[in-house]
Amino acid sequence: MLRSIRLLAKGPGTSSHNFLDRLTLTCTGGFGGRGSISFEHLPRSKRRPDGGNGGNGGSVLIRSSSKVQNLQKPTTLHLKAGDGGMGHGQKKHGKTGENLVYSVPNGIIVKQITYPNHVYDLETWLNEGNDSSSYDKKSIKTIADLNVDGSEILMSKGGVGGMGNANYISLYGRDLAVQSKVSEAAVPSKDPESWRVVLELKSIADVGLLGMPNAGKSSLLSCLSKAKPTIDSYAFTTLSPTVGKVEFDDGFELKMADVPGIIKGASEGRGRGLRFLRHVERTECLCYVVDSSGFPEYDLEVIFREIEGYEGGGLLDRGAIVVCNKMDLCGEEEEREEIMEKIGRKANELGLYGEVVGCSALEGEGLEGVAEGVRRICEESRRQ
Ligand SMILES: Nc1nc2c(ncn2[C@@H]2O[C@H](COP(=O)(O)OP(=O)(O)OP(=O)(O)O)[C@@H](O)[C@H]2O)c(=O)[nH]1
Repeated sequence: MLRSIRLLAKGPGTSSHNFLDRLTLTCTGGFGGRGSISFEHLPRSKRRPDGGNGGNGGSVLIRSSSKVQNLQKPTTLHLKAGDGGMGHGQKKHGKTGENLVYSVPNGIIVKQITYPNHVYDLETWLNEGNDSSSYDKKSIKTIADLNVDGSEILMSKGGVGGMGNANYISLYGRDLAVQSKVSEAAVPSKDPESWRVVLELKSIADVGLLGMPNAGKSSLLSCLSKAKPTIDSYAFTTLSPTVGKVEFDDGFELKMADVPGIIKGASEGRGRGLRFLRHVERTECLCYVVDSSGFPEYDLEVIFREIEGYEGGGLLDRGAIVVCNKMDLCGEEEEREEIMEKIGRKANELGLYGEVVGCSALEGEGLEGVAEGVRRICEESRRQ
């Protein structure tokens, strides 16, 4: 039995301006410290070099955590780890620079920009609403998918500290070591790495709600939860994806993602485009929500065709369920059944062989059927 739906990450109600699901950053490791050129305070004939090594620079790491709900813009878009300290006489080594760990929510894809001169082109490309995966493949490569809590990637390694002259004794023998007052070896031997990276959030959810604007997707997700996302009678109320947690009495849980409404031509960038569909790419079940009081068969076909065209049909490999919402506006029992049958026929014609369930998110009717339906699909997918 369905217990409740809890909102995990909230998108609706925030404007698309402050919802962040993509971020471009520069990550630079810290510089290594200089090694020390120093000699023991003894008479010339006895003294030996005693300069300590410079410390290595810290590294920049990107780590995913379930405690982080949304991608946060850091105070600076250039993340720089700490520099290593200088070496000193008496064989004192410089301190190692501090690592900088940037925490991100689970589900972040890390892409490295390999051709730095293309960066500005790429940024213009992204700002125009395009997806980085459709950008020149040679210039950007996916290097990590941080989808497990605590997974991390070493993004930019720190530089290596210079060698102190105490090392020269073993390298050159004491006599030569004493003579070398200034040496190149004291200079840090390796520069820190610096990379431009694109972080893209691909939400982690089991079920994705898809539908035309105003079909009632947000209502469906919110009517059983205490959270109150923005729901209104105008199209495109949802500006950014939302993930809610559906909990059942026996402890079973599902994460459900609501993405902004899709319209005909979305794959050509109309409406809010298909950019947000990457948030349902990890799902096991797609839930097509249609407004039964409008033109549900037409709507279903439009959504299906747009999904079919997304990433070469990659979203069609999972279970699906069709939810006929707004049943309260569809007259008596007999008329409702007729509508459901028509939608069922349409779904079959399109090759959507999953269940068709009716509900009214507004009146709270049939929601259990929706939850149980998506649960069956997810359980089946996990058994395979
Ligand atoms: N009568 C009726 N109205 C509903 C039902 N579900 C949602 N609505 C109304 O339909 C309108 C749109 O609902 P939303 O939940 O915002 O729809 P959406 O699909 O999330 O819309 P977008 O954010 O534009 O994608 C709101 O005015 C809701 O109150 C329902 O079952 N019956």
